[in-house]
This record gives sequence, structure tokens and C-alpha cells, in this order.
Amino acid sequence: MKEFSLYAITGEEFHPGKNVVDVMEEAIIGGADIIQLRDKTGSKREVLEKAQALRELTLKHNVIFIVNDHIDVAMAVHADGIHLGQDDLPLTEARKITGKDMIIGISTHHIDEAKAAEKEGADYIGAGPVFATNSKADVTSPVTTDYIKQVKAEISIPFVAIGGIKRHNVNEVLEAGAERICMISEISGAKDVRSVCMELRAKLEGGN
Ligand SMILES: Cc1ncc(COP(=O)(O)OP(=O)(O)O)c(N)n1
Ligand SMILES: Cc1nc(C(=O)O)sc1CCOP(=O)(O)O
Ligand SMILES: [Mg+2]
Repeated sequence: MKEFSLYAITGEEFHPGKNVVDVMEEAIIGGADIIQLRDKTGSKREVLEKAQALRELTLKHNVIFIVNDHIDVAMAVHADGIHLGQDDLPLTEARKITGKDMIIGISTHHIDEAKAAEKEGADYIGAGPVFATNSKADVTSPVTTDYIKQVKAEISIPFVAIGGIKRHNVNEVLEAGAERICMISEISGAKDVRSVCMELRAKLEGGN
């Protein structure tokens, strides 16, 4: 799987009146190198149309495109991957549908889940929610940076820290060993999306 470090997930609720493709293009220009379509309210048709537009955008900029939840949509638009949670189709079942080339990311909130995902062939895992977040309805309580340290020490596949990560606390997450960070609201809700992503990328590359 191509390397990535700044992971933007769509959050249309945070940018009313702005087109999701335009917001994600600003994120990419600012340095986001992986984009995920996450739509909890749209119809299947609406999700497909957004996925088609974001697939075109991510091909134009040569960044990874992931679809959350909707395996069928991901396959229909030839997305690079899917992201599944602990209550979604198990990875082994999803792999039977997608075949070997599809990137499969798995959410994890405990080291046992991380070890299981690694054993079952996940291409990457999400590790979170690091801090409290209002961007996910059924979110578990914060796992804190202690979980990041544990995943760093015990898991060999790529992992991305997620959950309540902002410019003011991202250094804590990096100091805990994360090399990849994922956000919804800090990016999608920003007045200047490109500038926020540039700032985050600078932090990822070692600047403060
Ligand atoms: C990179 C990344 N990590 C975690 C999640 C959460 O996915 P999931 O547990 O399926 O919850 P929803 O996002 O579907 O509410 C993610 N989407 N991306
Ligand atoms: C979608 C999601 N998944 C999480 C997990 O822990 O699996 S936390 C989360 C919400 C991330 O949004 P924000 O960057 O606005 O906090
Ligand atoms: Mg999901």
C-alpha cells in the first residue's frame, strides 16, 4: 500500500454551503495524501455520486481514495480501499467480496482488536478515539495516547490515529509514536482548509 500520513475524512456537516469535492481538493493541495468518503445520511445513490466525484479528484491528484461502510460503492467507483468498523462486515468476509487488491482499513479501540485486524490481513488500522469527539455518534470513550503507544509497540502494520485530533493537541499524538493522523472536523470545518493541512503536514514532517 502506498504510504500516507495526513488522512482527511469528509465531514459535510462541518462546511454547510461548500461542496465536498472543493473542500477535499483544498485538503489535498494543503497536503492530505489520503481521502475517505464518510456519509452517514445520504442515500446509496447520493453516496455513489459523491464517490464518483471524489474518485475523479483523487485520481487527478494521485492520492489514495477510501470509502467508509459502502463496499459496493467502493467497488463501483474503483476506489483504492474501504474502511470498516468493528460492527461492520468482518474483514475476512469483506475480502471475499473485494478481492486482494482493495485496501481494507479497520477501526480499532483496543489492542485485541488491533491484533485481530493485523492477523486477518488488514492493510492499516485506525486507532482511536484518542480524544473526545462529537463527530461519531456511537463512539467509545477516549483511548488516550496510551493506546497509540501500545499499538506502536505491538502492531507491525500501518496505523492512523483518529478522534478529536486538532492542531493544539496533535503534537501529543506524534510524541506518542503516531506517524499518521486522521481528522474530520479540524480539516472539514476549517475556514482555510488548505492552510490547516499545510500546518498539519509541517508538524508531521517534524516542524512545530
Ligand atoms: C481512518 C478511520 N478510522 C476509524 C474510522 C471509524 O470507522 P467506523 O468504526 O466504521 O465508524 P464510522 O466512521 O463508520 O462511524 C474511520 N471511518 N476511518
Ligand atoms: C470517524 C471516527 N472514528 C473514530 C474511531 O475512534 O474509530 S473517532 C471518529 C471521529 C473523528 O472525527 P474528528 O476528527 O472530528 O474528531
Ligand atoms: Mg464505518
